[in-house]
Amino acid sequence: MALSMASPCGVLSNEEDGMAVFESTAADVGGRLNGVTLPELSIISPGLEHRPSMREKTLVKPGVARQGNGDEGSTDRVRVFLRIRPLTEGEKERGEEQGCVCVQNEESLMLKAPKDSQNMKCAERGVAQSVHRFSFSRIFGPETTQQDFYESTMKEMVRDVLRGESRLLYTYGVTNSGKTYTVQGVGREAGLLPRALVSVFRKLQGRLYGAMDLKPVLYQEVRQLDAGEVRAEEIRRDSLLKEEGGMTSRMRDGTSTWDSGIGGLSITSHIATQLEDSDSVFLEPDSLSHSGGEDLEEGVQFSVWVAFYEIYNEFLYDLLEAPPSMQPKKRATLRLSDDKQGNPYVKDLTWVQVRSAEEAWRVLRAGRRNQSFASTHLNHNSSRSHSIFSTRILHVHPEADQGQATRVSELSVCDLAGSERCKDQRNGERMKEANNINTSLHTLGRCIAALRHNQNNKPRAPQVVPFRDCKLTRVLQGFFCGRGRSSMVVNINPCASTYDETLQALKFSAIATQLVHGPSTKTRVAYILSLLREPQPHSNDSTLEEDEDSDGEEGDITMFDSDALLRAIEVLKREVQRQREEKEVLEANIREQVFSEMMEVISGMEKDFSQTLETERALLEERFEDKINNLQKSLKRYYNQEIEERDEQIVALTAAMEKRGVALAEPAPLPLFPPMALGGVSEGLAPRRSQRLASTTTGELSRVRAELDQCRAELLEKKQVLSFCLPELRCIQGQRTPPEASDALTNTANRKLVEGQKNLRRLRLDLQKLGLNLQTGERACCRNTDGERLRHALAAADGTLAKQDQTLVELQNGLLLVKADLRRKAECLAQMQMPPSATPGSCKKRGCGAGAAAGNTDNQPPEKRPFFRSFFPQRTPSRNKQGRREDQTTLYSRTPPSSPCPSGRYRVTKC
Ligand SMILES: Nc1ncnc2c1ncn2[C@@H]1O[C@H](COP(=O)(O)OP(=O)(O)OP(=O)(O)O)[C@@H](O)[C@H]1O
Repeated sequence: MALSMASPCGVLSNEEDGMAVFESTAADVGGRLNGVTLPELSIISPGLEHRPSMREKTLVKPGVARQGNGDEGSTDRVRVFLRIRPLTEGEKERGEEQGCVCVQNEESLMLKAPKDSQNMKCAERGVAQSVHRFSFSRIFGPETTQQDFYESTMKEMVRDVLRGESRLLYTYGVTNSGKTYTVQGVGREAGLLPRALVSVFRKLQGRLYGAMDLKPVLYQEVRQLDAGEVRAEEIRRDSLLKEEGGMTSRMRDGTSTWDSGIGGLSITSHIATQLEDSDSVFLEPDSLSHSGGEDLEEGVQFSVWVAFYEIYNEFLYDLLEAPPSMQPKKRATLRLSDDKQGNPYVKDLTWVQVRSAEEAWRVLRAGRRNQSFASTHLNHNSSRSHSIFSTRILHVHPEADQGQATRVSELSVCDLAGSERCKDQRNGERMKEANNINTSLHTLGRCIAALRHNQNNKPRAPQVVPFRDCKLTRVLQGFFCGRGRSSMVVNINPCASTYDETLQALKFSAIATQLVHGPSTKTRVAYILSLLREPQPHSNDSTLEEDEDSDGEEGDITMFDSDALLRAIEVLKREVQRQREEKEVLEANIREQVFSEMMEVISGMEKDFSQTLETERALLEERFEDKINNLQKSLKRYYNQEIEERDEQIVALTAAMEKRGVALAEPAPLPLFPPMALGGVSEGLAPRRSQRLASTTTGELSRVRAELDQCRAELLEKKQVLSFCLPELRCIQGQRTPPEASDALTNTANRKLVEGQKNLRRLRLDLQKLGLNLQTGERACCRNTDGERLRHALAAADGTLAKQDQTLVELQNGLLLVKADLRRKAECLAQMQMPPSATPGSCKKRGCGAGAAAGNTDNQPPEKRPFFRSFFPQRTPSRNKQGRREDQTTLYSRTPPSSPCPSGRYRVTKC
């Protein structure tokens, strides 16, 4: 039971053997099967006949463009032929014959995926079909001869070209599938091109235009050459043919190789040998017997010009530019230009006039020597470029005005390079070539798909045909846009190993079979007729009737009367206007689409950028936070360590001071930074910079600290002395009221005492300040930030100490005065207490005699001794050998400021 399920991209049906078959159908790119997206580009249904639109029906009358084989119903379709090459013995031995290509009938082909193919793997996963059916205009099996193939494909095209039409035949297929074999042939098996050339010249026998003064230029125009240009053309042709002939004879000797000048490709002698084999075009005697020139227009002569160029890595190269031996290593590239009507043409392309098939073949061979071939893993002689051989035929009316009566028709044969998997290429250059080949073939596919879309959806949502996306499609554009017709030959090989590529090629070609030709130049008459037939608001019915009856499609435009032509012009104007508006709408739509797409892309990019920025910012923040934390930690650790070291040093110094400083007996200088106190810096190792810096400041500090301690001790002592003195003085004051004469002295002593007390208070305050300064200095030292500040602090501390020293000196002076005063008072008291009879020597009990006054302390009671001694605890004057008074100094005494003693009698010792 036939189970057929229409899908957007194909038809599934059950074959006799119950296997699901995927019939390729016309569908857009990325069609879906059972909800699964299939990778097909666009494919066709053989069962779906093309339904011509109303417009097509009106434009072309049945039979106008009918071509070859009488295949009714498909006359306007682009013809796509399939040719299957036979397997070689080597391929058979490698097990390439797995029956994956089955010809069902003349038009239908079935592909069954071999077990190791990618397609089979996809089928097993349920995302693709393993069996595909394709249909073509005609399928040619491996047994087809070159002659048969020519008869069925190109013969018709040659006839059309001689009638004034333009035709293109291009071969498409994977590499090593027989494209070049089909176009050029090998040895006695001449291909389509030599056969076509022979056919052309046979038909043109006796009708050739002998002069060389008309030359094809631009897209399809003719230029009249002057005598000089004609001469130049002749020289060029002769040298090309001569060089080619010479090359051929050298080739017969066998060993030459030469560089093609591109990418180091070498054309090796085996290719030359191959060309040698096809030196002559071998044609069966009767193959073109019935192709006479009876179809040719009366009175017209023909001039045949040929050109040969290739598209290699997206560059155009003239293969006839110069004879191979004269070529520079690096060939010049050709440019593509547009003529005034916007038709693309190859600028500065070499066109050579040929007068026979033999000459044309020799030109072809000369060009072939420049072509880019290389050995690949699949084909030892693989075409690495798309090559195009163009034959332009000038239809010359000798009697008419030159230029006006000359028409140009063209037959182009394009041997496309084979599509292939880039990953199979191990050589970088081959990979690049494969990439370019695949890209241009893909663009060709897109153009064909867009054309088909526009033909099927006219005029709702037309697509832009991307002809401009690559050189190949630009060169071939005219043949797809109504200025000619194209036929496609799909070559496949039945090897199982290239099944997946073959499947893709067939899918691509399947789209082309759906294409409909646009109105050709020849059908202009029919087109005008169809325009006149369209219901016109002010049309003349009788004229229309007349036109409809007339079979004018094949006639000349002069068959119309002027009214009809004027009406046609009106219609054409309206048509132009309509098309212009259509194009404007299309352009606006495209602009809008492009704009919105661009905006989407830009906003997407913006979003991406902002996200990236955000992420980067967060990352940077995190990184820098980490760095700051690390820095903080290490600084904290460093300063803690430093503080600990300082503390240790202070403790050590304090201990050392306690041990040594108190004794006051010429202590040995303390080691300021014993090795162990320097944060564990071991002996022999240089101290750190901070430690060196600290050592200087700490030395200073220690000195200041020591001096401070010394001052403190002195002050303490003096305080004790004072506290000891004061009650005694008060007691003395309370016991006796001194005589009037002594009041002044007592008052002076009191005042001095008060001053001394004041001085003491000031001293205490100064000490506090000094302590603060020291702390500041220590802190500054610990932070290790500002040595200058520390020096200032130390200088300030020095100043304070100097002041204190001065105060001390004053205090001492004051005390000495008090002492002297007290002594006088004591004498006074003694005198007052002594009875008039008493002698000065009897005052022993009190110890206030003259001896005491003389300072003999030995006679004083023991408890009084500290009182007097305490005034000069470390400065007991002694006499030197000369009897001069000398002050004893201690190590810790400081030099007071050099101010004179207030009294002038006492001097503080300087050390
Ligand atoms: N119909 C055929 N009959 C016999 N031999 C064939 C046929 N088609 C191709 N061959 C042979 O197959 C080989 C490959 O063919 P060819 O070089 O034409 O492939 P190609 O498609 O042009 O490859 P490429 O794209 O790599 O240039 C050649 O040796 C050719 O002679």
